[in-house]
Amino acid sequence: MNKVAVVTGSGAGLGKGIALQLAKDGFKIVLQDINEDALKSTEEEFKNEGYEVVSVVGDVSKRDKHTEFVKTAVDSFGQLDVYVNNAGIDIVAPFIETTEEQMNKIFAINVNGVMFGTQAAAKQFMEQGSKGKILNACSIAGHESYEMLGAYSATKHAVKSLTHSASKEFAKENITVNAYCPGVAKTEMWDRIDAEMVKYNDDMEPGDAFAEFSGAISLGRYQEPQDVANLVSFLASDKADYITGQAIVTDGGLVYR
Ligand SMILES: NC(=O)c1ccc[n+]([C@@H]2O[C@H](COP(=O)([O-])OP(=O)(O)OC[C@H]3O[C@@H](n4cnc5c(N)ncnc54)[C@H](O)[C@@H]3O)[C@@H](O)[C@H]2O)c1
Ligand SMILES: CC(=O)[C@H](C)O
Repeated sequence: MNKVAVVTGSGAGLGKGIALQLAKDGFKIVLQDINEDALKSTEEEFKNEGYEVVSVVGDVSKRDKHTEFVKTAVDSFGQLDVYVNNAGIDIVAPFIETTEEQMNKIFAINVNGVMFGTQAAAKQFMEQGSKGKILNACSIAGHESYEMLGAYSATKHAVKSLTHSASKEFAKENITVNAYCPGVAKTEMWDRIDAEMVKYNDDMEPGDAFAEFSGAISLGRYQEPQDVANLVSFLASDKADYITGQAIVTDGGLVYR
């Protein structure tokens, strides 16, 4: 296979797992992250495994950066086939205390980042005259809205909406746009969410918030990055050619939609 994928926020966490699975599937990979140290060490790991990979540092909330990420793919590997808007951040705060700064920051990264990544990828697919796949990180919080995660949940609902609109506009170009909606995965994001939720609740010990959320999963275990990567791998493949505009939940049975 000679296909090329960009995965944003792939220095660590779910993005790294997704990039690794796509590399195993045969994609040439552009790793992307704001954290240069994590990015470089992940790039090295991939190269040691023999995967064809390059990396590019940047902030997904900046529109021009996505043009650069796409250009990196084209300059390095000749084309773009799949663009995964994975990077995202969390904010844990009571609704009444959530600040203007927090709202602007989380919307800039989680929502504007997806908008700009989708625009840059779609432009490239149209220039190539090829089909293309755009995959956006949504969440169970894009289907259900959580206490203490009001701002975050709103961003993930917005990602679902952007996925729907983009899929309708780009269908005639043979560009599909879908979202993957993870449940509760033990990445650094959940380490932070747990620590913050515990801070706001005197009755909670570290680990309690994560235990409470993951304890409700029907399949009886929390999510691994590989569980998310398996869904993204399918959505990035030709087998998903007839699927567009969907926000598909992978959560072990937690939010039933
Ligand atoms: N962990 C979960 O349980 C969970 C559940 C549902 C959805 N998600 C979503 O999946 C995605 C990945 O989550 P994760 O758990 O791996 O998070 P994480 O915080 O563990 O990792 C996110 C990665 O994105 C990078 N990043 C952050 N801001 C960035 C920016 N502005 N530009 C570029 N890179 C940036 C970070 O440096 C980090 O490497 C996010 O969009 C998140 O909202 C996660
Ligand atoms: C972090 C996330 O999206 C869910 C709530 O686990």
